[in-house]
Amino acid sequence: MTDELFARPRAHIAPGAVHIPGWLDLDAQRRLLASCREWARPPAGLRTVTMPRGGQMSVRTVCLGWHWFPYGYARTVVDGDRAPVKPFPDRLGELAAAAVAEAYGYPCTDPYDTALVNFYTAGASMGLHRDSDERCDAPVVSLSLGDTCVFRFGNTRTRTRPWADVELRSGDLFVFGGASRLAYHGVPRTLPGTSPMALGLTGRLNITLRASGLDG
Ligand SMILES: O=C(O)CCC(=O)C(=O)O
Ligand SMILES: [Fe+2]
Repeated sequence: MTDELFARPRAHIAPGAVHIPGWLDLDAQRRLLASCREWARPPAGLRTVTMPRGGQMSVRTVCLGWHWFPYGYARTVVDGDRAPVKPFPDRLGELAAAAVAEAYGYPCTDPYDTALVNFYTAGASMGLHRDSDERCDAPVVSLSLGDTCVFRFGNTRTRTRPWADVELRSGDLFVFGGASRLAYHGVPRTLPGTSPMALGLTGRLNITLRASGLDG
């Protein structure tokens, strides 16, 4: 747990959507951050995603296991330097399994095989969207490092209300599966300067772990 004055309780945000504050201790956060810095290096490193209509995402991204592009998965950076995507480390698969067990109280048997690492500098945001490019309904596991953000968790039908705004801080875990697997969600803003001093990260990193359901 991080050193909070008041412990933040775990919360069920919607059916199948669970927020577990302070799941990663500082050591685990540091190790993940060090790995993210390695993964961000070229080839197949951190990149800016261009959307089909030409707009650029303000968040920069690096993928492991499978390369996500709008809207699909590939084994190479088809919308970038065309390099093979970096492998998905076993350790992230173990982390995903532990996260699902923590959130739901039972294990998930689907093999996690892809990670999306999102890097938010001050002013970056992510619009409401659904994670719908996977062919597997295993829960999405989301880990946050650095600056706090407002994570907007909506409903499965529309991009409009009802939604819940949840503060995700460094070390927090958020899992969404079951009835919430295809809920709209996004990050309207981060709170620059809120990253824990001891972590040594300016900005916010989000690591999203998924089971793609794709072969080979
Ligand atoms: O940064 C976050 O917390 C959310 C990221 C996300 O929704 C995604 O990568 O699909
Ligand atoms: Fe998402």
